[in-house]
Amino acid sequence: MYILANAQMFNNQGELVNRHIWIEDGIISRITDVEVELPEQVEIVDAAGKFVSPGFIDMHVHLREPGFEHKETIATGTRSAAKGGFTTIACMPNTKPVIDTPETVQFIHDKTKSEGIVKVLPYGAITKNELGRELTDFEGLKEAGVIGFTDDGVGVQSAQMMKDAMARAHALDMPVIAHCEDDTLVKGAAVTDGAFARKYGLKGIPNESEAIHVGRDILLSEATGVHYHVCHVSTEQSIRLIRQAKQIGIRVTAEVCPHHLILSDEDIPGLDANWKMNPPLRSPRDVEACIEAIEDGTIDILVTDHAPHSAEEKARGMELAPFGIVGLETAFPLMYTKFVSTGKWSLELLVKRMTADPARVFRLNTGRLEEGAPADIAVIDLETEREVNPETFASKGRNTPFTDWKLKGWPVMTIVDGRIVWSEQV
Ligand SMILES: NC(=O)N[C@@H](CC(=O)O)C(=O)O
Ligand SMILES: [Zn+2]
Ligand SMILES: [Zn+2]
Repeated sequence: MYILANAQMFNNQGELVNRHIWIEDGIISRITDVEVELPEQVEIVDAAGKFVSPGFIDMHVHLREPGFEHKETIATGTRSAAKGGFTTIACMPNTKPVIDTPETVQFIHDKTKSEGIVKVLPYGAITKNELGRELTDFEGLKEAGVIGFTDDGVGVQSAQMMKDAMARAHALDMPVIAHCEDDTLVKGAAVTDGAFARKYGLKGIPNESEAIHVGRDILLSEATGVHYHVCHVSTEQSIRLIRQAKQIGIRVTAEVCPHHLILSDEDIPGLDANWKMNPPLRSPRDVEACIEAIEDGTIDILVTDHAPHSAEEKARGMELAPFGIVGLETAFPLMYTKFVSTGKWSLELLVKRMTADPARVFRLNTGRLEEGAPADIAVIDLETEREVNPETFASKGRNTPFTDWKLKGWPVMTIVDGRIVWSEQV
């Protein structure tokens, strides 16, 4: 048992208050006023001057294990998460083998137990090997402990396949999580159809390639009743469809990444693959629509889509390099610096979209600082400004467009089930 003392935290009324947080057997056992004198025997971890948040939750992470250990492992990916203040992450099944059998789910659980330092929730694939041909064993995967079904990395091209998947997921009371991309509209493009593509004479991925799937899947969700969650939303058209679907009571939720809220294709400095991800950076208009959507709750949660690749792979150039950027270690500082310290958002809104909202959407028993809740906690220094230096990342991935950005809001300590799994000093 110990006390995280003098924590600046939000109470249930949304006010920033100073409290002592008592942690016992992995649980927040008491939250007391700082006026109350501390007992002498008990260990004190002083959080004075720091903001204390529920540990962040990232529902979209690529841990790359099994099969792509040169990009990331459960050991390095969970350390990267802890360094970013994340205490729970959900991992995508586009590994080798794909997470499409109970055995591979068990492998993730075992590895997390032996080498991981934060909570890892695996998704199972919708189709075998993510090939879009045959559904996986949803019952078996659920039994093994997946939290939902997704073929992230590729879109499910067949509407019938998606409808069957949704019907089966619904029968099991499980969500379907979709990477929305129509392959007949994107073939071979690396960037969005827009200013950057025109300047460099590149083919472009049009907004419709995402929004067509969003529209289709909303209709299929309405028909089947399933909880449908849209991955990494990037276009104003998708947002329009999601907003309308929510208004008429269809069970749709959605996520957005920091890079789609902060960067547009006009910011891409040149043919540098650290600016290449899927979906691609869109127009400033799309960025504005994404910002508005997460402000008004049309988009429910913030995720990183942490997608590490090796330097060698990223050096192949804009057209040949794989899609994806890392995100776990910069997400909160980026969002805090760009949206909260500028006065555009309240700190409460940002924290909610990274904690209570993902917990609500995916029914997780975490994401809140309350007596009786698991002690999953992030301690944050909101004052110190530091530059992003990929060489210091715990992730194996260095692929970020945010190198040298000056940011505030760096995590200094991360606690999972009461255990201090990472702190700046160690
Ligand atoms: N987002 C990406 O650019 N890449 C992801 C795949 C995905 O999330 O669709 C990856 O696995 O590398
Ligand atoms: Zn995806
Ligand atoms: Zn992804």
